[in-house]
Amino acid sequence: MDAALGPPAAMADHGDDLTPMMTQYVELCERYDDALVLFQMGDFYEAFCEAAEVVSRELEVALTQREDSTGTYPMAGVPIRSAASSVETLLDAGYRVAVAEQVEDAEEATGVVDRAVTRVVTPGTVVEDELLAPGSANYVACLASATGEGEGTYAVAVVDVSTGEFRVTSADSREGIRDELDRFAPKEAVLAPEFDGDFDLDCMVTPHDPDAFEVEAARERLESVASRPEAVVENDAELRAAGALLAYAAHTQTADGALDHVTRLTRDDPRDRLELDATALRSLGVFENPSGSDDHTLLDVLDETSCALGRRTLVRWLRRPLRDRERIEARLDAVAELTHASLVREELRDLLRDVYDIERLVGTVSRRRANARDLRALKATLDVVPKIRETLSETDSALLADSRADLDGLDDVRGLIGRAIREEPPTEITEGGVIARGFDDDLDELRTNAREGREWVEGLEERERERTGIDSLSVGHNEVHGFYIEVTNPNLDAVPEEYTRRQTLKNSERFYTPELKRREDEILGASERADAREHRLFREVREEVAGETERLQALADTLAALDTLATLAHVAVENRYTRPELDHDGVAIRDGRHPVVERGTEFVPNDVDLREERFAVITGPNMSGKSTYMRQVALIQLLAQVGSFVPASEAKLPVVDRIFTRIGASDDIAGGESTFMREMTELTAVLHDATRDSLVLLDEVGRGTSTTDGEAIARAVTEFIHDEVGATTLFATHYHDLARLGDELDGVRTLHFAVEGDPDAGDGTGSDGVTFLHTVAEGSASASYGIEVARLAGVPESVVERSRDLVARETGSSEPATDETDEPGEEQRSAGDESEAGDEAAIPPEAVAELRELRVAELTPVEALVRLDTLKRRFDDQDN
Ligand SMILES: Nc1ncnc2c1ncn2[C@@H]1O[C@H](COP(=O)(O)OP(=O)(O)OP(=O)(O)O)[C@@H](O)[C@H]1O
Repeated sequence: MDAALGPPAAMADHGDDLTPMMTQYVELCERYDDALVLFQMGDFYEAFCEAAEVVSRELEVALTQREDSTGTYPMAGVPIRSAASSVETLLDAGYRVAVAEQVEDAEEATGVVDRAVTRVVTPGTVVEDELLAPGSANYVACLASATGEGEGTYAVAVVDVSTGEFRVTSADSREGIRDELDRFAPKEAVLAPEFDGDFDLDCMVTPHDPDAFEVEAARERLESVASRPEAVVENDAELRAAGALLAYAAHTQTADGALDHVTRLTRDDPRDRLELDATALRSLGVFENPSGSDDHTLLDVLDETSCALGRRTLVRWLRRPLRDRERIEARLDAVAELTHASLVREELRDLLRDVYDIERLVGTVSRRRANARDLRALKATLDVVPKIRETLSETDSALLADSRADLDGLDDVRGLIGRAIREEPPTEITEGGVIARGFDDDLDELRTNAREGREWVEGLEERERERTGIDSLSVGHNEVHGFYIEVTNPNLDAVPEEYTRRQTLKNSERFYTPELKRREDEILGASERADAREHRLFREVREEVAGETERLQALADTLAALDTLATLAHVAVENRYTRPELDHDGVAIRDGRHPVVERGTEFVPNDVDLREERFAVITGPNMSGKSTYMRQVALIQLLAQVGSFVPASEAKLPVVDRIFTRIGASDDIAGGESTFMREMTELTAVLHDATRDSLVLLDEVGRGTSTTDGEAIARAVTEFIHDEVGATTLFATHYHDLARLGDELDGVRTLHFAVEGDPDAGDGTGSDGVTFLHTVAEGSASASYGIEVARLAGVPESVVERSRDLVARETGSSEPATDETDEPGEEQRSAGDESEAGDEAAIPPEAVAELRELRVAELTPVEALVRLDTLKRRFDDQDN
């Protein structure tokens, strides 16, 4: 265990001899032994011993010492006002942080001030706005399995403590639940004891009290969100995961009412949605592109949301596209209506820009951390609601009409905040200036008294000058002595009797009068009481708002859905998307485009028709557009099931149950057994789980092994999917033999990517005739395009010719490298025509030897390219 966590040995050794304050520290370290304890001392958070070393190192603050009767301890601290960024740094460094605050007024305390941990900040339970990304959910997840008869069932629950979103779902295998978990991309995960930490996760893994996973304890815990937890969850695994997670959330949020906004547990039924595992999400570039960044992604293209609520919902919809056609059509109807009603759409989007993140605001209110500005922000959002309702008044589609009917503007709450809170209040809620005039008579009276008192004092100087005849008499105020009347020394004779001396200065004396004193006390008392009363009134208002949490959450849901629908409509109009038809048995897309690649390129649209033949083998040279084509089919299908329009001029689609992708291995040229093993494991999952209703994308399956094996595997996979599974499948391959399957199997068609021009026209000057058209066409591509690509990449002409020669020898034939199909009877090119091979003398002898030994048939295309590249380097080196 990290020595910075738990009670420091150096202190614990002193047992009862420790000072009371250090005893408190050690006890808190003991209780929160998985977190680094930050211990409030006045205006600082301090850490001691090993924890101090961590704080000093990570936060770059001085390591000092604290000395007491028992010894000298290393100490390091950070000012409370910069705590948020310090906590963030510690979280980034992999620590959880327990914030121990003084929970008693230092002046009122007898003995040592009482301290308690008010928050345990962990990556998955952060609630501070500064530490949260605005439009993204921040989940902590919990994994558990079923006990007893449900064995073999696994569940994952997630909660976003900042918004109160709380979900649970299950799967019937470890892999399945792993996929679920990856889909949520949690920042932190709590594992049930039975996993014994053996899930290899990307996020922080937190051990948690095994008792919380007991079925009974979990059920009791869930009663705060569901009166009969069993009615919401499907099995014990879900009960344990959700219950233990709520217990963990409570462990981190110790303030009263801190979880009041976690009001409901939503169960996601896996059968309700289109399944997309993490591999599919990644290879399709939904949330992150292959290089791991979040630009050039589908989300990036779609995210034209107006508010954070909408963005989070858009992400949720993309993560969980629907399978229920009625629900999809309902979304599509709404999007369609908004694409036509451009005024309504733009007005709606405009209004939604004024909507604050009320989901998080509700969380802040229920943690009793909301200040007056937060409440005003809430009111600003509520002010927009009637306008949104008005904007939607003419809409017909069911979702929009229902949203309009559901929109509860919480007029009571809005009225209350409007009456109670000033328009531009300060952030501090204890120092007055928060409650509006007219809201509370007592407060107004106190304020009037204070004001009158101040006015009386303001007029005092004038009155006293007149009364005493001392023109230089002045009235002032200072922190120490309060109000005073100042008279310069030459005028002291004229000072009236009732003046009492308060202070003597070099050239003057300061006095007060009984009336001035009385007024002063009155002003002070009234202001203090007014501030205190304001604070109390504010808390009452906040309490009242907190009581409306569920209505506010319902409003947030409706606004979020409206924003997402308006966004999808906006994106559809901007990018010329069309409404997909989802009542078909197979996929037929006209002029389909890749929503991300089409940005910033002259994109060539392509058709796809997989109705008669549901399996397409796609050939074509590298870089011709095979992967893009396959991905665009999957993305169009995904978008359709999200309820979005799609980039095509027409899309007739089925509703699919799952999208499988095995793409992208081309970036991984490491080869070797482990890659091949992984490829085969993934393939097993596809063959095992795919159904007739699935969409399967396979890219160069089998390439991790020798050509013979690879080709055999690819063929067997094709036959299996074709004969047994019947899934709609796109299979990109370099194995030309596979293309022949199109003739052998009824349900397989062969497509290829065309290349324009005659590669033989290349004269080595760089003006080769080959251009990628990115157009898909019937039939298979010529096998020698790989070599043409090598030529385009700059491999010397002589090597290119030699490669062509070798291919011809290996295959026993030589094909012209044109984009014609492999029709029999094509003119054969004479093999080994050395006269075109250029200056053979320029080839280093060892390269010739290497070429002669090359067993082309046993190389994968990428390996062949790598070998060509090595050869090219030899030439370059020789030339230099
Ligand atoms: N329809 C298209 N219109 C315009 N550009 C396209 C199109 N399809 C693909 N491209 C561009 O061509 C490049 C290569 O595409 P892609 O990666 O799909 O080829 P590939 O045949 O799968 O190649 P490899 O076999 O090497 O994986 C991409 O960078 C893309 O920008």
